[in-house]
Amino acid sequence: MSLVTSLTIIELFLLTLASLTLYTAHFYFRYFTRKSKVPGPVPLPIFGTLLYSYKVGTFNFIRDCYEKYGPIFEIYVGDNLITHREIYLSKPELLEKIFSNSTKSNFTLRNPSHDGMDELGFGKNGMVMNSDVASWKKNRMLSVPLLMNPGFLKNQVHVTQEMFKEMEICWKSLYDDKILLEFTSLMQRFSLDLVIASTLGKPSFAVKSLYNSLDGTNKQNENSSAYKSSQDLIRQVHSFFKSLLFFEQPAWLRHTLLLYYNNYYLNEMKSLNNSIENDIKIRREEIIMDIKNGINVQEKWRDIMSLFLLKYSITENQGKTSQIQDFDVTDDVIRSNLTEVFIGGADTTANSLSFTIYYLCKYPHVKKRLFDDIDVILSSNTSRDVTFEDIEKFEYGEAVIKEVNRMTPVAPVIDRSNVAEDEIGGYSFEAGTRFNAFMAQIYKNPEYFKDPEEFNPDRFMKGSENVSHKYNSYLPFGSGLRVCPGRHGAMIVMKTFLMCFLKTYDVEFFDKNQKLNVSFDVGFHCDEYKIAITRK
Ligand code: HEM
Repeated sequence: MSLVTSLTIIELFLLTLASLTLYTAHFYFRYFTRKSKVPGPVPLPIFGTLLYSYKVGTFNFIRDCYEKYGPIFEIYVGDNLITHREIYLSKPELLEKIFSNSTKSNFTLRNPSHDGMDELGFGKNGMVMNSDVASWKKNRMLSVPLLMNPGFLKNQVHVTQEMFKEMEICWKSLYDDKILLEFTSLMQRFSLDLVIASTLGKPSFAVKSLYNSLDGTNKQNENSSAYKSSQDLIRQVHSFFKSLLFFEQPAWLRHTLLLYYNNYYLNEMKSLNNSIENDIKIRREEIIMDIKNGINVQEKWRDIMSLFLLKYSITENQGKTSQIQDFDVTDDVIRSNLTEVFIGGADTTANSLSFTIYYLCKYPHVKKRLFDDIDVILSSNTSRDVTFEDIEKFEYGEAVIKEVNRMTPVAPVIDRSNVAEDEIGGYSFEAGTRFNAFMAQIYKNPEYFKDPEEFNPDRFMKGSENVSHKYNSYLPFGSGLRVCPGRHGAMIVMKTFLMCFLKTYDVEFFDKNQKLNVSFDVGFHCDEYKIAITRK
């Protein structure tokens, strides 16, 4: 008979009570004797400071902590039974080390190593979640030149514009003069189509399938194998997004009570990996065939997958992987870097655009100025295609996007962790401490932005005195060694979208009292809202 079954209920109860008491004593002993006593609310065992945010919401709780404890404070986040502390930094001066560009910096990690990310296949691969510094550096070396490639960036104008035109066809088939749209979920689909096209160089039908469900516009496509495999891909990418949060849970929970979901997500991930690796093999063959036929492959293939193959994989010994500084650029490596773009690019772009259109409906004078600017840039010929040169001239459009990202940043906090003990703000922190740059708080601080609650895109126009010139005070794409490698592409895509949209359409709230509803997990998400658009 096992020890547990031979115990009476009272003995079991006493044993549990004793364990909890010991755990609590140990928890508070560690808490009160911790090395650097950063101010912050006293945590509870097991739950950390999680329960304090229950009523007000996580973001308001963090903001209240800033008000109460000042620019450096700590909270305890419960990874269920294991609590860890997170240090919030809310002054540009405190961010110098974590956003340092020095290769000797101790702040090269986003998060310390986590078994969930390892199980999902991201802990030692790619960039965003990679907690193996040597491997992360090599992956950055591979990906950054491609994401910054001028040909790729220029082509983003074309890809975005073509995608916009396809969406317009769906609109035309459904409505006549006034078009009603639930904008946020449309932008989620639009960004997914865009990110799949830019990464894999193939169509997906997330926007079209939305309209199919409304009126059957493209029903004939539904039976095609491209449509079906696109629907699978879209589902797998969605599961992948959800699994990123799910795999933050501790292994003991995922492998017991949540085992069904654990296996479901792993299977979906495996299917996504297989599908992308299959695409890589097919594309390699296509490119090799094009080279043999004397086709200019640099002109023809502009998506990131093809750029990877052309730069690192297809050599004179066609089909063999090349060596980059002792790093085998295998299909596995290419695939994990492509998936990064889904994580980094889809949700961020969708939310940023949803927030932008919200602010334009709310501030018609800003919208009017954008209409006028676009008219000047296109010399009143709004039926012609938008070019890369037009996008470069669209300074006010960029200022609007920047101001939107200051008012409601897609990345209100940016996380980092240290590989070795280091000091910040007079406190010493052991390796593996988690830090959050609290950018949303800095953006609303009058010390850095004059009249911070005022929506004023002019503050981002060249020469404006309104913009903060304080180093590290405005970082919508992060900074330092882990700065967003998709930042130029993202800005081009968003400006192109704005120009394509506003050159043809006027946009207003469906409900003129529409509030901006925002939810917060790792970033700010724009909740659903309806707009009405009319041809100008
Ligand atoms: C509005 C759009 C976007 C915003 C606001 C945004 C913002 C950010 C931020 C704040 C970070 C963290 C930077 C840091 O830790 O210092 C980041 C990282 C990253 N972003 Fe973006 N991003 C956007 C679009 C994109 C796009 C389109 C791509 C890909 C083409 C992308 C790929 C990545 C990757 C791979 C990382 C991780 C870099 C690393 O850890 O080394 N992002 N992004």
